[in-house]
Amino acid sequence: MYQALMESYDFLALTLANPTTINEPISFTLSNQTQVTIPDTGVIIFEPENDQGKDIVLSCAVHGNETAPIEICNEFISKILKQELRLAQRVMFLIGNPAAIHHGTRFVEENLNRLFNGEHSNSPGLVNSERIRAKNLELYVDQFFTQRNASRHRIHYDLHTAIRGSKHEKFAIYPYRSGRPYKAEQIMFLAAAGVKTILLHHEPTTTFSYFSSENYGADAFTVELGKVFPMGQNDMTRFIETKEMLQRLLTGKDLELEAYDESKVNLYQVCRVINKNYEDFEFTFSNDVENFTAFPKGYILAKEGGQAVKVETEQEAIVFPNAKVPVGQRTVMMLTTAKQLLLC
Ligand SMILES: O=C(O)CCC(=O)N[C@@H](CCC(=O)O)C(=O)O
Ligand SMILES: [Zn+2]
Repeated sequence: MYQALMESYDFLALTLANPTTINEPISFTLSNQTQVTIPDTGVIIFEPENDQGKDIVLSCAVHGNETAPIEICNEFISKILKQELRLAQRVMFLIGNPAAIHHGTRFVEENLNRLFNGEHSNSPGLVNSERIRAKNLELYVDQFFTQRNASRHRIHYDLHTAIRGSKHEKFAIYPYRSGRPYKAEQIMFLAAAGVKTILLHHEPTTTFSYFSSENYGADAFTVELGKVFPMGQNDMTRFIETKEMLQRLLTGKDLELEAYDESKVNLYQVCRVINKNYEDFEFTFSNDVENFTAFPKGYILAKEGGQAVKVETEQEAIVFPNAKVPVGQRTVMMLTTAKQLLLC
């Protein structure tokens, strides 16, 4: 397996050839003294001999059909293995759901990004590949962050693409902070990476980014990099800024961030999440209505169980509308404009 990787430099191919497990963990050192560890399928850790104090997790394919982030991560992994890119920080890449990549679907049995923060174990007796993977991914994140001092700067960018088109092509979800201030430097980093729209979540969730933020104090975000396309059909020129900023982060190059300026970003507050209560839930708007489309108070967004689901405040914008989710899960996130932020 080591030989195959160092001949092809293609970690994604290796992962897809072993979608559920690998025979045994792999560990080796590159000639530039970077330690490489592969403890499980889709998990690769790079530790340079000397680092500048950041522990960075970059995850992709938590949804198997969201391919652009997979291509971006695989390209970074390949460059590190070829020693074309010299790391200045510890980094762990996670290819979240290899089986779902094979299927070309968001998930195989259950949405992996609804199973973190312990949710994988909240239904005793219910076992499936996503529940096992969520538990294991939590373990790898825990080991990666806690192997070193808690005072180090912990970062987790969970990279996704969205099902429908968006008025703001790239955006990030800032997980619920429970009174902790938002980080101005992180918002400006994302803006420099082309992610100029930030959604502030209003409550704890079972997403991967919330897990890292809440349990390890990581600067963690779900980052949406555009619309979903099949593997190989992504226009990679749309990710130049994102890749440049991630590369600077990994290599310790000056980030050259601008001072915080609210006019440079679009800030939205998640005001509520509308869950599905009945099987017959359906939206009143079509599939080509973009994320961030706003609707006025009283507008009927959806119908279910003979009832209308209406916009409650003066104006609310939609993001991630999806009626094809199991009963009990989120069908859409509703947004208002964010008020003055508590920043640090
Ligand atoms: O486009 C869509 O409908 C879904 C895109 C996606 O996978 N979004 C994440 C957001 C996670 C978060 O709220 O932090 C998800 O739904 O898991
Ligand atoms: Zn996703």
